[in-house]
Amino acid sequence: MPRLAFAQSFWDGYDALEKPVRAGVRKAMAKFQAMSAAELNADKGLHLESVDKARDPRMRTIRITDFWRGVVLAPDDGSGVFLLVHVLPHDDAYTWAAKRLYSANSATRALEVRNAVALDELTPLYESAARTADRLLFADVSDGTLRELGIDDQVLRAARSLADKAQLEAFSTLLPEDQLEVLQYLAEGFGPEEVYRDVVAVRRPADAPAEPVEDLATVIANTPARIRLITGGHELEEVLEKPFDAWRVFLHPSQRRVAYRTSYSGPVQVTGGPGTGKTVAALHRVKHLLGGSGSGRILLTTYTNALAAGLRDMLGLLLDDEEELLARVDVTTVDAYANGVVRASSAGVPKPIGDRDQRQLWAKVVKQLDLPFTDRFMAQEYRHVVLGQDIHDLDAYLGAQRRGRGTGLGPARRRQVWEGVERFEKLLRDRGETTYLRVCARAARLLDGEPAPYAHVVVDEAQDLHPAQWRVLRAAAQPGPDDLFVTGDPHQRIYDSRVSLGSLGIATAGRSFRLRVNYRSTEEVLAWSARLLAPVTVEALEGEGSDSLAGYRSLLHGRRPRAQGYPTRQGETEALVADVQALLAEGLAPREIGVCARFNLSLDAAEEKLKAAGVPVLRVKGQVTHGAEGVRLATMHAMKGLEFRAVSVLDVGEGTLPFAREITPREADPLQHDADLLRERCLLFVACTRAREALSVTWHGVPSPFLPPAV
Ligand SMILES: Nc1ncnc2c1ncn2[C@@H]1O[C@H](COP(=O)(O)OP(=O)(O)OP(=O)(O)O)[C@@H](O)[C@H]1O
Repeated sequence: MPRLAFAQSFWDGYDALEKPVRAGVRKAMAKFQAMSAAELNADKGLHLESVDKARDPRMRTIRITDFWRGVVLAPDDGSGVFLLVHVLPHDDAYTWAAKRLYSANSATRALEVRNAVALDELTPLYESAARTADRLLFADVSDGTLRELGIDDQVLRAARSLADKAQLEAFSTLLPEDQLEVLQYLAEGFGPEEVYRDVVAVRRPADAPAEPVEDLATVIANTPARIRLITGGHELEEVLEKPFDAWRVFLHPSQRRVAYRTSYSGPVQVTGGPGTGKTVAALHRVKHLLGGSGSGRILLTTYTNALAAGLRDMLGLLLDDEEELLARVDVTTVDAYANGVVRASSAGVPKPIGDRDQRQLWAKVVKQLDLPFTDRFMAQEYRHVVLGQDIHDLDAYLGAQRRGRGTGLGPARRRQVWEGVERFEKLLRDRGETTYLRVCARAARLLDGEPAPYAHVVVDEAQDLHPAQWRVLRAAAQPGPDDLFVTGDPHQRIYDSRVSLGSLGIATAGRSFRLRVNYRSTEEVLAWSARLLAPVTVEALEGEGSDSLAGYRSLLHGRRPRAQGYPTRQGETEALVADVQALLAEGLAPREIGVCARFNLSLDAAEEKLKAAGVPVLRVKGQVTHGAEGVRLATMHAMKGLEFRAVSVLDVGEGTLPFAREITPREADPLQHDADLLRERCLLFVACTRAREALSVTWHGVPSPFLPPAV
């Protein structure tokens, strides 16, 4: 019997097909599982036929319904695997199929597809323009190097005609996938060795023979990033019945490499810009660890409750809700986990209070002791120095290095601070209260020296964790192979945390990986959002050196983001309503639209106006209600973990971003001042990068200084 495989290009459109068409796909595919190749060729209902003037002689189409046809790549080498690549309306299917050519990449050995006809037509036009160009995009890379990276004749000729990155983008939908990625890396300035390591080696099978093998079955097996091979009888039903989530099946090779490496000798760090699939990689790592020989428990953790709830849902999907596996994983926030540890050890546990209550308490301390510091200064000193370094007594504080703090403190001043710290802690005790970071510090002490409860700890959104939280995680994981797997993006640091992972016993040197392909947003959304961070340098996740978004890109394209100011809030809100109505008229569902602002207050006016216009709305506070209809309204902080086809960011004016009250005055502490500004800037970056296709940024009055100059 022939075997069956599905290409990602098929899945991309499958969920959008109407029910009878999907039923037609299932019926046709079942025949591929039940009949021999000869029977398939003879079957009247299937109508398997070749395509006139096809570039690829293996192209066939099949009947799905009267109007729809499937495009199938049929083996001509006896390898017996049929690959369904598309389902399209009748005429489109023939046109699409006639132009496409499938081939095996000589370096990665994976199956790729190109629009061979369009390449042949376009290349000569670019070649004639290239003759007068000052510089060509790949002038510094020899033909030999390009060939070693898998570039073949037709692509080489096209590549040699390109003058800049914009032209490469224009070719992007025509070029074979792996070869395109090689060219994009080179165009970003990566050297051939790096490109070989990050694009070729991650795809090339370890046991690839020196000479490429061309049979379709082998090449398909070499392409797990884009092709799903059906192995069992029931698998077909299963994959076609359920809604398809590409992230569960088609990992980018760089995601697969980090998630499915058999074992790491110690902690692993995975970084990457927004939407590069870090969360997806973390979830697959959990799946991999569950599939190993050990039976140890796993802690999957993140920063907020809403994010943890999202992780729990996704893990259920990835593990097909298999109770036995899910029972081995605890999914929770670090704070909730730490609270549980403390509760388990003693009956009377103080109640953690939030930031605002802490600030009020600090104000009281400053007043009671008549300290020469502000409540903000005291709160920050306590957070970054005392709790950051886990300091318990005056002597330790007197000798502490106050890294990241911008004001020097002599011994006399330190004594005053310490007096304040003791008073703050006494007030907390008297009130039966504590703070989450203190709970974490206590949990870490309780765990220390005990056998670690988890074999593996997987951490998402790591950029926002405080050292006290890291100490809990370090103590919760049994030190050794595969103890910690950490994903995060320092460009999205929106809570005031600074860490040096190495100093906390989490050394990731030699086990650091980077993801660069964005799966969420269009290149237009990314490029616009990345400009928000262009003026600043961001400290690396592990706390050593800086990080950058070099090579960060998207394969998707769409409209350019819109940035627009209005004279009044009313004008801005009216424009938002018109925008949302236009998006709904385009066919977006209300829940596919997100509206966000720095403050809830700014969202109130929007909510009122949208409701008045008859648009359903839903305020997001903490967890998201699945299925409920309504345009989502959320603060920028609550946007983390969400994504929408269209995002409107409101009220990005001078007075709101940065929010003056959250910024330490420069004269009080220049370093903290810069850190506060960076955090607010990153918050805007996070909000904008939740948009998949459409982004609109608006303000009334004077625009925020964070907006790029051309706006
Ligand atoms: N291999 C993949 N195939 C298809 N979709 C993917 C893949 N990896 C990730 N995605 C999708 O891309 C989007 C972003 O993924 P994810 O949330 O894992 O990224 P992230 O790097 O954690 O993002 P952020 O840092 O912005 O929170 C999600 O919609 C996810 O389903």
